[in-house]
Amino acid sequence: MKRIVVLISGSGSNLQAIIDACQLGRLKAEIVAVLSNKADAFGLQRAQKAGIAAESLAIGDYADREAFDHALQQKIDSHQPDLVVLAGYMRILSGPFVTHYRGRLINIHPSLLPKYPGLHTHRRALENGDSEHGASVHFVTEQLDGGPVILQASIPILPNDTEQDLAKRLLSKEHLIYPRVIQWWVEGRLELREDRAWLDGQPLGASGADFALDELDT
Ligand SMILES: Nc1nc2c(c(=O)[nH]1)N[C@@H](CN(C=O)c1ccc(C(=O)N[C@@H](CCC(=O)O)C(=O)O)cc1)CN2
Ligand SMILES: NCC(=O)N[C@@H]1O[C@H](COP(=O)([O-])[O-])[C@@H](O)[C@H]1O
Repeated sequence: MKRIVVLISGSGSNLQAIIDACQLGRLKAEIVAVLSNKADAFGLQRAQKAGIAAESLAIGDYADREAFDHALQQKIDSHQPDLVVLAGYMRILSGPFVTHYRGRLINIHPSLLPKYPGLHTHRRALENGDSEHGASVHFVTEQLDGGPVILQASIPILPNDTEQDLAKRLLSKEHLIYPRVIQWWVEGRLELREDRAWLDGQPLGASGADFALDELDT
C-alpha cells in the first residue's frame, strides 16, 4: 500500500478529508505520519485521534530555512513515504527539498492558479471584485504555487461574501478534489513529466483535468 506523509500548519480539515477517504477505503493508501511546523496545529490532534504518528518541528530550532527543510526532509524520509502531501502547510520550501521530492510532492492552494499565488487569496479575490474563486491542486516546484496544475474546483463569489464565507465554502470543494487527486497518484495514473501534469498518459492543460465535481463524489 502506498505510504503518504502529510505536512500541515493549522486546522487540518484537508488532512481529515484524506484520513476519512483512507478509512472509508476510497483512497487505498496509508498516512504514515503527519508533520507540522506548528506544535499547536489542530491537525496534529486529528492525526493522533486517527492513530497516526504526529510530530512538529520548531522553525526557531534551526539556523535558517534550508536547515529546517533538511531536518524536515530527514524526518519525512524516516517514514519512507511514496507521496508527500502539503495540506495547509504554510512554509515556502527550499530548492533542495523540492528537488528531492519532485513528482511526489503536491499542494492544495486556495485560488484558481495562476491567479493569486502566495497568501491572502480570499481577500485578494474580494478586493478585485472577482465573480468566482476556487482551489487548485498542483505539483510543487520551486516556483511558489507555480507548479503544474492537476485539478481545480471553482465557487461563485456572492454579493455579501466575506473572507470567512469564501474559505468555508471553498474548503468543502477542497475536501472533494484533494483525495481524488491523491487517489489518481496512488493508482499510478498521475505523473509530473516534462514540467506538466499528465493523467492517464495525456498532458493536462493549464487549469488541470476537466472533471465536473459531481463526478468526483462517486
Ligand atoms: N517551493 C514551494 N514551496 C511551497 C509551495 C510551492 O508551490 N513551492 N506551496 C506552498 C503553499 N502555499 C500556498 O499554497 C504557501 C505557503 C506559505 C507561503 C508563505 O509566504 N509563507 C511564509 C510564512 C507565512 C507564515 O508563516 O504565515 C514563509 O514561508 O516565509 C506562501 C504560500 C507551500 N510551500
Ligand atoms: N498557501 C497554502 C494555503 O493557504 N492552503 C490553504 O490553507 C487551508 C488549510 O485548511 P485546513 O488546515 O483546514 O486543511 C486550505 O484552504 C488550503 O487551500
